Amino acid sequence: MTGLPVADRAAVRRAARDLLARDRRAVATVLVLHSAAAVAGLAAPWLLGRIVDEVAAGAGVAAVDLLALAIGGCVLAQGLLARYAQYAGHRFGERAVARLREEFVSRALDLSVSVVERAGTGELATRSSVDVTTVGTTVRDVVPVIVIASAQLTLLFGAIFLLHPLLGLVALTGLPSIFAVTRWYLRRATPAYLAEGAATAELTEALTTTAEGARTVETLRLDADRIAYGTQRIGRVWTARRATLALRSVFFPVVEASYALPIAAVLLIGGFFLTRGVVTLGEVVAAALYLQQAVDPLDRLLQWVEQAQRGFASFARVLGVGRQSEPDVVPVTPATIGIPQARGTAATPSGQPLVVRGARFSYADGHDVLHGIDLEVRSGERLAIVGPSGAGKSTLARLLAGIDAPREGVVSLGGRPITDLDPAERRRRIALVTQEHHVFIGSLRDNLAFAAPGASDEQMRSALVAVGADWYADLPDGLDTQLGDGARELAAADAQQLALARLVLADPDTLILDEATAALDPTTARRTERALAAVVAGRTVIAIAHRLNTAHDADRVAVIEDGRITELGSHDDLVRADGAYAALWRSWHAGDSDGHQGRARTRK
Ligand SMILES: Nc1ncnc2c1ncn2[C@@H]1O[C@H](COP(=O)(O)OP(=O)(O)OP(=O)(O)O)[C@@H](O)[C@H]1O
Repeated sequence: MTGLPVADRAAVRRAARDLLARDRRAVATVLVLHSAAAVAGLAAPWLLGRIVDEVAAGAGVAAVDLLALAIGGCVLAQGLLARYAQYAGHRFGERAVARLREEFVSRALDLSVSVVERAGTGELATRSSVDVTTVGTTVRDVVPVIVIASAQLTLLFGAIFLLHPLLGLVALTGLPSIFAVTRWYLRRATPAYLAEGAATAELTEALTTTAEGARTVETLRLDADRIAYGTQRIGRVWTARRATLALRSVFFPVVEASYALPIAAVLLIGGFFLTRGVVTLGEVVAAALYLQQAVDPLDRLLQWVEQAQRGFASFARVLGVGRQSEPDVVPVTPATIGIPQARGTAATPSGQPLVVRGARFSYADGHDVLHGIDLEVRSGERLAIVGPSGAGKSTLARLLAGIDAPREGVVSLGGRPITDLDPAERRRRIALVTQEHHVFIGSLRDNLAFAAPGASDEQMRSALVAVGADWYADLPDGLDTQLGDGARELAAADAQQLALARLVLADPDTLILDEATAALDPTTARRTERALAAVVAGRTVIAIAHRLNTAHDADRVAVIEDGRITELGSHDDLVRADGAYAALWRSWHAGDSDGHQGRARTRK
């Protein structure tokens, strides 16, 4: 299984910039409001410093009252500005998250089936749930906190420099140790906390299984074993927790000391400058208060920086979806293997043959399951593919539909390799119908509209009639009937017919039916096949047939055995040739006349 790709750091940075650029006004508003709030916050310590200086200079109560009133005004302004800044920040965050989710869904829907299969649905599910949520939390909650805290810190330290550059330099003494210890901690924290989580999960699992299997433990006298097992797990948790505790016991004391250090330094060195008349008492007091104020944003910044790192990693995984949406295209051109090349890049006109030349294919395990298939399906032809189970029929169907690309050789439509066709165009031209169908939660109309968004109710009804979906007549609300979990659930056969009706609406040139009617009981299947036969007139149809009547009605039959086409011709020719197909036919026919339809695919 190959996981989905992950975007590199440059791509994540670009996407983050793009996210901000698309809502420039909102971002500017948030920044301006937060900066204004931070500036209002700066005024209070400065005014307090002024009070100290005024009192030292012998100023009266009136002057102090005025300054105190100004402090009150600033605190009020800061509160109001911060409130609106947060409101604007969250609105921006919600919009950005909504946009991210929409884009993620559209990229995920564009993924080709083979990419999702290779990656595993769990991988996509994790990215669409855990990762998208982590990015959402980061954008909505963490980024604003980091932006605000950074702005506040810049302004606070800037203000100390403005008070006096020497005080500014002294104020910076705590930063190097904070920076160094944070780097040290972050590098070790993620793996350590992951290990702690895993060890705790193992311990929980050990304890619950022992409790659940208490009777078995007692009967088999496994007490000592289980106790030893549990003790070993407790030992692992203990070791893991000691490791995280060791990290915290370095990180927090260093950070706490780094907060106190510059305040002490400003008071000490500021006091020295004061005695030399370089700074005033008010300036020293204001600088110390600014540093005290800086503790809160610094704390928030450190607290969220780890979450921001996690958000960055999740963003890379979210952006990775869709970076490799198509099957690997094999570097073989039709010209190199003698297929006439279509001119230009215009859509391939219908009526063109679907040609397979020298196709070899292997799944992830590396051994070939198709060994050089050559096949030309003429436009409008009905070709049946039969063969024993595991012979490679479904694999060939996937190649013909362009879901997978051959490892060697080429599959082309009208002279163009189908993996070169635009995916949407390819899906419109060639449809693969398998036994797996999904009924989406929604109305019957919604379920049909996926295939043809512009289809009228009348067209939808005729599509249902065409595939023999008699159950439609019993639906209480017709096309508005709600389907899916919790509403009306369709039986497997009905869901199959719904899928066929979608196909009628999608109107592709070429239909590849991979045991499409297999889930239907024989009577329904025959009825559906008849209905389908009427619908498919004029189209190229490739049917993987396990009921040999499909092969009997086809123009030609291809027999696949062990990844090779061993017979190809009309039903009559192949029966006359008395080979593998003739044997299958005789055996199936005998089964059919007994009233038990044989399944050609199961006979080797
Ligand atoms: N996803 C997969 N990964 C690895 N091997 C696979 C995969 N799908 C099919 N195969 C193998 O490829 C070979 C051809 O399988 P395929 O499903 O194409 O045969 P089939 O003729 O359609 O069989 P059936 O009639 O039972 O569906 C088999 O050996 C099968 O085990």
